Amino acid sequence: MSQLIDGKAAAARVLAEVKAEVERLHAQDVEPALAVVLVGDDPASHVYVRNKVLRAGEVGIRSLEYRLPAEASADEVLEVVAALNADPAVHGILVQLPLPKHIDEVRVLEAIDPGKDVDGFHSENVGGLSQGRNVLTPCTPAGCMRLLHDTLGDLSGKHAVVVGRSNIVGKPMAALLLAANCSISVVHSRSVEPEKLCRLADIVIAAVGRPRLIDAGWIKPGAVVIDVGINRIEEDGRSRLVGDVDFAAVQQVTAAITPVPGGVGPMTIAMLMHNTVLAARQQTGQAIQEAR
Ligand SMILES: Nc1nc(=O)c2c([nH]1)NC[C@@H]1CN(c3ccc(C(=O)N[C@@H](CCC(=O)O)C(=O)O)cc3)C=[N+]21
Ligand SMILES: [Mg+2]
Repeated sequence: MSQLIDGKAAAARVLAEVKAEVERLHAQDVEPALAVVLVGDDPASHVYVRNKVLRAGEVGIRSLEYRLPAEASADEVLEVVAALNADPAVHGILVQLPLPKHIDEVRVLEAIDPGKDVDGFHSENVGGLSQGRNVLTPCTPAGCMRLLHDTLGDLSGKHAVVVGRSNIVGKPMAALLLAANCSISVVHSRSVEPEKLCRLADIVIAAVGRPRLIDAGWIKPGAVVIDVGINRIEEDGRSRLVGDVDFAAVQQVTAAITPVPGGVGPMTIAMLMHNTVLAARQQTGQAIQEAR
């Protein structure tokens, strides 16, 4: 029988570590603080931001929300970022994506102080990740790595296939798996027979945003599958969340698999809190005790 990887439970363990670390920082008169910038009125973004603010409160991280209207100019967003960069009481800055189409996302992300870039999206952190430097790492891939280490222990020598090549998941995921001594393949929309490549994998990371794209034919029996996809679909007359993996079919052949919801999603938020504490420690000269 396939093991169900419980992302909520794993996230609770990470959050407990983060909470203990926040208490140590409070005792040293450091109050870790996360600023979340939300532009426009995308309902999904509002839900995500609300969840981030709630989790922050639970672990004692102070959170600040900056809401700008959908018509805000790039310069207005950049002004908010500049003020947060300059504020020593703010340790982490997250600009919720996607931004309205008229705003250049890269320009905004590059304006964030790399030391406060708790998403790990600034080119300095992206470069540092590929060089194996100890930098702030994107939350979703970092959460996937935690789940993999919890499930498999050492990943050395495993063949990992990443399905999808986005800047926020696929590419940093491949870099982290390589750093953990995996052999990696990245499968994408131009891959020839992606299912055949995927079937070679000991570890599959699905991050394409296509509901139930990956069925049992893509999976080697005994593989571990991490499903990053969060797709809202209409089915049987109601709205539901499904991953990029056809869970019912694929769990018949896997050694372990994450559900959606309750898998990678909660880990993403937990790793955001983890990054905020790392950033606060770095900015206040507190030594880093564990780097994982
Ligand atoms: N700058 C930036 N950083 C992000 O990290 C970022 C972003 N922008 N934009 C949107 C995506 C999406 N994202 C999620 C985080 C948690 C869940 C999550 O907790 N999901 C739960 C519940 C999902 C639900 O019920 O809607 C679950 O999977 O169990 C989902 C999605 C972070 N993102
Ligand atoms: Mg999930």
